Amino acid sequence: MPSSAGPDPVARILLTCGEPAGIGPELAPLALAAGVDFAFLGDPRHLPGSCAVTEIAVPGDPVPPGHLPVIRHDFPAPRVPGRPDPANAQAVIDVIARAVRLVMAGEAAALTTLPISKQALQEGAGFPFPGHTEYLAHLAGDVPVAMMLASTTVTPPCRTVPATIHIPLQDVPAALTEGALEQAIRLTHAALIRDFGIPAPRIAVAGLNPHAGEGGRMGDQETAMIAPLLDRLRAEGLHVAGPLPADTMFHAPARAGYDAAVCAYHDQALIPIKTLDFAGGVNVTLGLPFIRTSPDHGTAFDIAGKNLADPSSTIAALKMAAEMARHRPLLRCEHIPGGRPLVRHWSEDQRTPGGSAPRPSRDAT
Ligand SMILES: NC(=O)C1=CN([C@@H]2O[C@H](COP(=O)(O)OP(=O)(O)OC[C@H]3O[C@@H](n4cnc5c(N)ncnc54)[C@H](O)[C@@H]3O)[C@@H](O)[C@H]2O)C=CC1
Ligand SMILES: NCC(=O)COP(=O)(O)O
Repeated sequence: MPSSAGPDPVARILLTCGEPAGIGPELAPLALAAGVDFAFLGDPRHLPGSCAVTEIAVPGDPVPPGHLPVIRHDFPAPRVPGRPDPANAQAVIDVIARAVRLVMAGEAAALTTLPISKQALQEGAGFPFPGHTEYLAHLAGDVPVAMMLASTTVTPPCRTVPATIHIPLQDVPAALTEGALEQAIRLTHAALIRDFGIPAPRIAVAGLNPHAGEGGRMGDQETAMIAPLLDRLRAEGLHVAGPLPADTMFHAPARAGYDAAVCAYHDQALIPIKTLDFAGGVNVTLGLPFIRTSPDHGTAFDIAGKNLADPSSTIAALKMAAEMARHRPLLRCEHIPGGRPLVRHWSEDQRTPGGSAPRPSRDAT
């Protein structure tokens, strides 16, 4: 919780405002009650009038108990719930970039993003990315990333990673290359170890076609590409099962057999998790040099301004980011172009794998 006692500056999470016309500005004050220490980056004039706000200069600045810490980012237009204003589109994008700079400078422990409208950003500011995932990858130096959706309230957990993300369904077969699938599997494997504390991850890989191709009778991607890839990864020692028929791999007994499912395309991956745990689902970007989580839902324009927004997924995203931050080393200053020495250097080998690492103290300089 933010407190006047002065929280650990590195422990605070940065929450970006997302699309102001969506439910994001309503979710931030509701999430305060969950007790996760976060600061809101956005325009305080977009927040509900009932929200007690203290403006701060950097994420770690102290605020009175019960106040929402806000790093001010002025938007050109007011919030009109349900109606995104093209004049605000560039500011939504700028907030994300500003947050990444702060997190990469070690000023905050992690980034949690409130939803954006891809359409509003593309129409209002020519945003060239399909979503946060690809934009964050770009801001981090064009690093390879994957999108994981992770449940937090169901057992066995449901974690899914689409190997292709925001593309038309008709383009999926061509985009589902061996390289794309292998990258998604490797990023998932690394993240399960690093951020989910699973030392020997078990990954299930879905087929593309009905019945995983039925031996080549309903499509050949499974026999021609997916099965040979999985054989190669198994020979390396990875626990990968598949290619599995997607229709029968998400019920509870099936999920008990793996830690994450790598899927062929967006809806194959997102329908099971959003059906099982819409309120507790968290979107995590794998592969970034910093932690990024997000609620699993979108801008919900249909309920914006109506006091109907459920903060559960945002709270789950903030809690997951905080938990991951406890297990990760802080960013090293030398990785930050122009970064100033805010944090002590902290080498990977000092970290306790899958467990809590002692948090290094801040440099006085
Ligand atoms: N991370 C992000 O920035 C994401 C952005 N989006 C964007 O959001 C926009 C709208 O997407 P939709 O497909 O309509 O999905 P949506 O998740 O915004 O809404 C789907 C349905 O769920 C309801 N809903 C969503 N979140 C809720 C909450 N917290 N409490 C209560 N009800 C909730 C909505 O009212 C709506 O009926 C699109 O532009 C999409 O690109 C979608 C998903 C993630
Ligand atoms: N359907 C999930 C989604 O749209 C999340 O996208 P991103 O903005 O987190 O890349």
